Amino acid sequence: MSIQAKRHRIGYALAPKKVQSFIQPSLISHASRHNVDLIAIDPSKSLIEQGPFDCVIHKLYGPDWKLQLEKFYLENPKVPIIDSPDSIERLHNRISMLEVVSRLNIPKRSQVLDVPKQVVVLDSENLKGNGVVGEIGFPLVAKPLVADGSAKSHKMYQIFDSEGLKRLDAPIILQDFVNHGGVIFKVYVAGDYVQCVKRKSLPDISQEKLATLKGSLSFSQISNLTVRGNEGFGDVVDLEKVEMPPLGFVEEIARAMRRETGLNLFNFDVIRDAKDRNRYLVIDINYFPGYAKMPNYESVLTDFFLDLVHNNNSREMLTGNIEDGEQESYIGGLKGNND
Ligand SMILES: O=P(O)(O)O[C@@H]1[C@@H](OP(=O)(O)O)[C@H](OP(=O)(O)O)[C@H](O)[C@H](OP(=O)(O)O)[C@H]1OP(=O)(O)O
Ligand SMILES: Nc1ncnc2c1ncn2[C@@H]1O[C@H](COP(=O)(O)OP(=O)(O)O)[C@@H](O)[C@H]1O
Ligand SMILES: [Mg+2]
Ligand SMILES: [Mg+2]
Repeated sequence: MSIQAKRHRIGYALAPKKVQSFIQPSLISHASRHNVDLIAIDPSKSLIEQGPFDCVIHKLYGPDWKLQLEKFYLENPKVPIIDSPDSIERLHNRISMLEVVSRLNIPKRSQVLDVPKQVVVLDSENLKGNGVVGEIGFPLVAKPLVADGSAKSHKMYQIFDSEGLKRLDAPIILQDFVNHGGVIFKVYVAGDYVQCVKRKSLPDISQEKLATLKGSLSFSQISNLTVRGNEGFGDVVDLEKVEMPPLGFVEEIARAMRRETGLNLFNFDVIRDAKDRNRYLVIDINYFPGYAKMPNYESVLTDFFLDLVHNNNSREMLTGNIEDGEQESYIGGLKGNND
């Protein structure tokens, strides 16, 4: 008689585009070989009736979905929901997103962590003069305040002068454009796991170059473009020659961000100041990013699922910074310390 190993059911609720990119055959088969079954959740049907699940992962928004998760949690308080909608929501606004960084508690070391100077403009009238730019100065990057995953929320502008401000619509963030050698570092986090990769970015703008630039230039998801795709933005760097940030530093940031946000699945974009190689700036934090682009994503994510189902009692992992004595809960109560 053969003894069958217990199989673990991970329910996933994702938009069709995300299913296509994340639920690759290679992930399904790797997970399956490790007794993990990935089960599609139909958000238009009752979540409770689609179970049982050992864990639910999701990247869907809106009050209906939130209500489904709350009901599911009340019936299944022991099943981890990755992650809490309230914690995720904090990343949907580019001001509250970067406030996370200023709250991080990172041991002192030679590398310094910062965020670019930025202002939020809530009224388009204020974009008519350049008074709003204040000490940020030009060039700057204009980003939609909302970062909800829509194509619109990724549409950005490099602004070279006050003329360039006029085409913008509020609510928008004006952020210091920091020269960073044309490379960003994307740090992927999946529970305890941290991986940093290099991607190409916007090239530096010298003061001489700035004098020749007028108005603005729009761009979107520059790090996903092909090498030929960022023509018009200047030289392409040789990524292979670029030195990575110290891994220990990146891991400390990731750990601190997990504690601060209570999130398990996210990545963040870091740039290194071209004027000071010890100064790093976080410019973006994304919930449940495109993990399939990360080397070994199949084993990283499968290990994460196995950790979840095996260490269901691992309070540190799931509840981040919940204080002792507080009720353990995976949803609603799991908010990070953004009070
Ligand atoms: O689609 P992908 O694979 O490029 O992943 C996107 C991410 O790319 P990355 O893994 O960081 O290179 C992307 O990261 P960036 O914003 O490009 O830094 C976002 O996480 C995006 O999600 P959303 O549209 O902001 O909700 C992610 O898109 P979704 O598929 O989650 O919508
Ligand atoms: N403050 C900045 N200074 C220089 N480049 C920036 C800055 N902010 C963003 N970028 C560039 O713009 C890209 C998109 O900005 P980001 O905030 O990551 O938006 P998204 O959420 O669409 O990825 C970054 O990957 C980087 O190349
Ligand atoms: Mg980004
Ligand atoms: Mg983003």
